[in-house]
Amino acid sequence: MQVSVIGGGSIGLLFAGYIAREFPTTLYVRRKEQYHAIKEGGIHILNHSEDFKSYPQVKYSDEPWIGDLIILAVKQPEILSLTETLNNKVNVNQGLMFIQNGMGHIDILENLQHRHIFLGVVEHGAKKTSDNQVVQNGLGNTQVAAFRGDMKFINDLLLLSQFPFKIQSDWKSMLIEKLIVNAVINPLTALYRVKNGQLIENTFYYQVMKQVFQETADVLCLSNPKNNYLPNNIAHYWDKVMNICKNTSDNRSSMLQDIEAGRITEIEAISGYIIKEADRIGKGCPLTQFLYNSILAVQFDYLRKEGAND
Ligand SMILES: NC(=O)C1=CN([C@@H]2O[C@H](COP(=O)(O)OP(=O)(O)OC[C@H]3O[C@@H](n4cnc5c(N)ncnc54)[C@H](OP(=O)(O)O)[C@@H]3O)[C@@H](O)[C@H]2O)C=CC1
Ligand SMILES: CC(C)(CO)C(=O)C(=O)O
Repeated sequence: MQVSVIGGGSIGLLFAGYIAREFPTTLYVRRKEQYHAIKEGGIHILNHSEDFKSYPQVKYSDEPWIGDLIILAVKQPEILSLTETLNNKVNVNQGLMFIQNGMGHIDILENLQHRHIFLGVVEHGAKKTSDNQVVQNGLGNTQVAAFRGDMKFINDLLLLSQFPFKIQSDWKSMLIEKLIVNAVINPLTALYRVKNGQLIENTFYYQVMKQVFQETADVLCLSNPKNNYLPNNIAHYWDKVMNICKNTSDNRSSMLQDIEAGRITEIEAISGYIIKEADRIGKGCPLTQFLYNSILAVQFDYLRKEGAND
């Protein structure tokens, strides 16, 4: 299997670095400095038990996207502008995999012509520390489900024992399970500027975390047997939040990394989705609304400063 990864951020470097150890892999980047850093030094991955270099091919993202499977590792706001590029640039028989947090990318999938589209949920914690180095702060799995097409298409990925992919049968349940994790962990860590594990270690953060979880679970009607999510059991989702928080305790969430780097966050695809869902069913969600406005306020300040400096 030949794999291409689009975007050399924290997750793109992690995926390209691991997959290139087993399969021919190409990483597509858009900056000259990053292109040269990877071409000359490969990708350096560090975690608690390993420290290795990996050498995928590197290309500029305006070159043709080759490979059996294209993994889109850009952020959700960029995904929205990629529909046309994907339809023009990627053959309908090449597979696509989207690994974004939240639900913001789902709407564009119906407009794609590709026969094999997969959704991934990344449970690793990763932080890019230079253009060709990434620190893996949490070891997890990548859950993957078919949005359209045949799961057999990505069978080879299941052979990656050091970087596990786990097959799920229902993409919506899978994304909802991750959505609740991100709706709780990401805005809280970004606002308090703490690592994921601190939400559990500090009893006051823990209380807040539990309240945000309860509100989110209520909006998503997670305990309602009439919805199609599996399983309809609140404790299952709380355990999931706790486990990911523990497994990635040393990680700064992707939203905290965005806030610290002055980038647009994925708040719209995460808390924004919960707010829209609450509106749709006529429920309030004041805590999520507070977190949403707070993250937008911080983001607004640095984007305005950046605009003034241009
Ligand atoms: N980090 C984490 O721990 C986790 C992240 N995720 C999800 O993974 C996704 C990626 O997150 P993350 O890796 O942290 O994000 P980053 O911001 O670290 O990386 C995004 C990368 O995309 C690149 N990019 C943007 N547009 C293009 C383009 N047109 N062509 C080529 N490259 C492009 C950026 O390049 P440039 O550097 O040049 O700006 C950047 O390197 C997100 O949707 C997030 O929700 C999920 C779980 C954990
Ligand atoms: C898994 C987790 C919570 C890791 O930090 C994540 O999805 C993120 O940071 O966006």
